Amino acid sequence: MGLNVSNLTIARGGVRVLEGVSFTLDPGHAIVLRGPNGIGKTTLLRTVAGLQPPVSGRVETDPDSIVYAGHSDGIKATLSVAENLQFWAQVFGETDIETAIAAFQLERLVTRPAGGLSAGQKRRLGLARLLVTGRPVWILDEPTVSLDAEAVAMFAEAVRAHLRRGGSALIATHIELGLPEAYVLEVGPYRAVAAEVDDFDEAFL
Ligand SMILES: Nc1ncnc2c1ncn2[C@@H]1O[C@H](COP(=O)(O)OP(=O)(O)OP(=O)(O)O)[C@@H](O)[C@H]1O
Repeated sequence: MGLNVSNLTIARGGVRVLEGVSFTLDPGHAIVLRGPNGIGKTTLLRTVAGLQPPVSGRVETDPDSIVYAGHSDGIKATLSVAENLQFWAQVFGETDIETAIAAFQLERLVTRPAGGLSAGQKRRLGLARLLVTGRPVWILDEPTVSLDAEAVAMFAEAVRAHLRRGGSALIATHIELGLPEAYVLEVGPYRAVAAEVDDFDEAFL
């Protein structure tokens, strides 16, 4: 299961940010989105994940194939690391949390309340959550924020294993992930030319 995006125009706060974006994400492949701050990468990811509607164009995919991980980790602070993963596994009808624990080296943290983890440990838990969903299409916004070099390498290996299983990934990042097999999509050329405001008055507020 992959994604097909055709001629997509997207807006944020009534302002068009990107237009005419087209790409295909096939099973077993990863695409890295690049572009300067504020160009519209988050907006594009949210639109592709079905969290907001496009202005025009199409996103073809099975919505049940997608898992989106944005800036907030979605971690339950009072639950332990293992309980967080069990919770998410249950939500997605899965049972295996051991693969996720091993992939992000969380073994020594499993009984710790998630609220007490460091920023990087929380991020590792947030990423481990992807593995317990069993979903094939990962849509990730800045997944490596707060991660040290070792954890970035863990993440890259988790993505690689996911691709080997026939999964796919669409990732917005400013850093070098160490995933040379990923296709890099520069979104700069898709910047909306006339950043049209849908509601005229809004432009002056
Ligand atoms: N409520 C809003 N009203 C108007 N513009 C907004 C609103 N929210 C965000 N924007 C603008 O929309 C544009 C696209 O934002 P987006 O978060 O998609 O960019 P990005 O490429 O992900 O940036 P970064 O690399 O900094 O994460 C930005 O210029 C931002 O300032």
